[in-house]
Amino acid sequence: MSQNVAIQTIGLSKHYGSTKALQNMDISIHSGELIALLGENGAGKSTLFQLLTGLITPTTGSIKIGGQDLSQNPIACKKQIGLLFGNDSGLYHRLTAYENILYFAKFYDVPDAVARKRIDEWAEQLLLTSHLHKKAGELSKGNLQKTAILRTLIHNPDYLFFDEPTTGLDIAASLAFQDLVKSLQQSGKTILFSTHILEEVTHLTDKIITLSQGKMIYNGTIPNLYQEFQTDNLRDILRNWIQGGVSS
Ligand SMILES: Nc1ncnc2c1ncn2[C@@H]1O[C@H](COP(=O)(O)OP(=O)(O)OP(=O)(O)O)[C@@H](O)[C@H]1O
Repeated sequence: MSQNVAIQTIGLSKHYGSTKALQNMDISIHSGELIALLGENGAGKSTLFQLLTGLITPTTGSIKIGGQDLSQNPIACKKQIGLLFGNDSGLYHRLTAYENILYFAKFYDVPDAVARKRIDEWAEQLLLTSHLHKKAGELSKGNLQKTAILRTLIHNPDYLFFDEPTTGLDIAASLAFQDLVKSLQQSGKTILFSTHILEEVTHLTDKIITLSQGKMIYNGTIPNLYQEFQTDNLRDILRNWIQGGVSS
């Protein structure tokens, strides 16, 4: 594996009974890359995130994170990973937003003073400061999502996986999140995020991986895709892929 390959999968598949959620996926993501993961509902995006973060085990294939095999070194790999799930914040509703994030910081052995400094800085950036001391159960959906974003970042992981990160965020918070993602990439993080919002993709990156029906159908840059399809309408290309199906 080349030195700067940060995330690598070889022959990765996940089957649920007869459902082939992911099929034979070979992916190499280089250190410092910011990649958008696209695909229709049920394409396999969340399954890929769950596999890459060790939440579920593959049916076949292997995963390397930072050069280490995830199945052989799960603890070392997981310490370097941050995962945000779009539909389940996983926060404790009786604790405040602040307490929730601090709890995770302790879990990852982040010194208290460091954690507090990070929370203050990122909460301000994401416009969450005035809600930090509310119980998670009493937060709006968007503020819950912002809290989950901070929790994902609190141990300063090198590899970040965001599954539909701007779900529930208002326009200002979405833009603030996009700025945060860009600054994280500039600081050297490797980031894979899924979204159904194409403006978000083109604003953040020109690199995409597209899944359809559990298969990877494109891995490359948007300019190359435009050249291949002789159009610069990403929406049309994706719609045609989804409507046309994928040959097996
Ligand atoms: N725990 C599970 N048990 C059975 N089938 C599952 C399970 N998790 C996912 N699947 C199936 O695997 C396929 C891929 O689902 P996945 O959630 O990865 O899609 P997705 O691309 O994230 O979709 P969306 O955009 O709707 O979030 C779907 O057919 C789904 O029904």
